[in-house]
Amino acid sequence: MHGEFSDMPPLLVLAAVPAELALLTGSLADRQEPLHPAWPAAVGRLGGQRLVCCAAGPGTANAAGATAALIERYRPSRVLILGCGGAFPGSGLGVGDLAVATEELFADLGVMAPEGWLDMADLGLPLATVAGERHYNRIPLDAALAEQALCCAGRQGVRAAGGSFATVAACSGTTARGEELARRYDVICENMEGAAVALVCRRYAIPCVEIRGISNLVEDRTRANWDIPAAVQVAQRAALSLLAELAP
Ligand SMILES: O=C(O)c1cccc(C(=O)CC[C@H]2O[C@@H](n3cnc4c(=O)[nH]cnc43)[C@H](O)[C@@H]2O)c1
Repeated sequence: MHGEFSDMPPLLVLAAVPAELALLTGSLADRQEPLHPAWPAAVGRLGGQRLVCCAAGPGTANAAGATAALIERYRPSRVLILGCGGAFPGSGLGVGDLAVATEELFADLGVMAPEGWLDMADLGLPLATVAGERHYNRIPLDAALAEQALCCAGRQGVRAAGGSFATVAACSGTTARGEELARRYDVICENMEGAAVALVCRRYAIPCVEIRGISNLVEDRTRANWDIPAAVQVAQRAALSLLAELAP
C-alpha cells in the first residue's frame, strides 16, 4: 500500500452481492482483503482514491450492520450504494437504465391497519433524530452527489432518472403492489437495502449516494424479463465515471 493513500479517508462502496461490485473490485490497484470477522471487504486504490468495497448480503439487516461496522473501522468520507433494482410503473425506466436516488424510503415499515396504511410518522415513532430533525420513513441522501451521478450518466449516454427509492423487506411481485407503492410514495426504484445504509450514514453525518441499474420492472413476477448482468454493468460504469470525477 502506498503511504500517501493509507492516510486518506476512503470511499466506502456497499452492495448486496459480489456481482454488483465485480467491475470495481477488479479495477482496484494494490488490492488487499483485510480480515474482518463479519464484513470482509476489498480495499485498494482506484483513480487516486482509496476504496473499501463490501458485498454485505441482501436486506436491511445486512446493509445496516455492514455500514456501521465499516464506518467504524475505515472512517470513510463518503458512502456509495451500488446495485440493481426494480423500476416502478410510471418511472419511465426500463431494464438496463440507471436510477439515482434523491432520497430513500422504508416503504413497508409501519402497520397495515383496518383503516389503511400507517407509516412511522402516523405511529409517532421516528427511526432517528439527527441534529434535531426527526426521520420517519424518509431518509435524505446527498443532493450534490446525486446530481453529479446523473450528470455522469448523461455524459455516458445512459438513460437515467433521479427520484425517490423504496426499500422493502417484501419485494413487490405484482403490478398491483407496485402501483400501490408508487402511488403512496411517488417512488421510481425498488430495492432491499438502500434506506438502511442511508439511515446509518445520516446518523454518522456521512454523505451517501445510491446508484442502481434497472434489472426488472415492478410487475407481475416474470423472471424471464429480468437482466441482472445489464443492470450491474450499467450501475458500475456510472460509478466508475462518478469516482473519476470525485478523485482528489
Ligand atoms: O424472485 C423474485 O421475484 C425477486 C423479486 C425481487 C428481487 C429479487 C432478487 O433476487 C434481487 C434481490 C436484490 O436485487 C435488488 N432488487 C432488484 N430488483 C428488485 C425489486 O424489484 N425489488 C426489490 N429489490 C430488488 C435488491 O436490492 C436485492 O439486493 C427476486
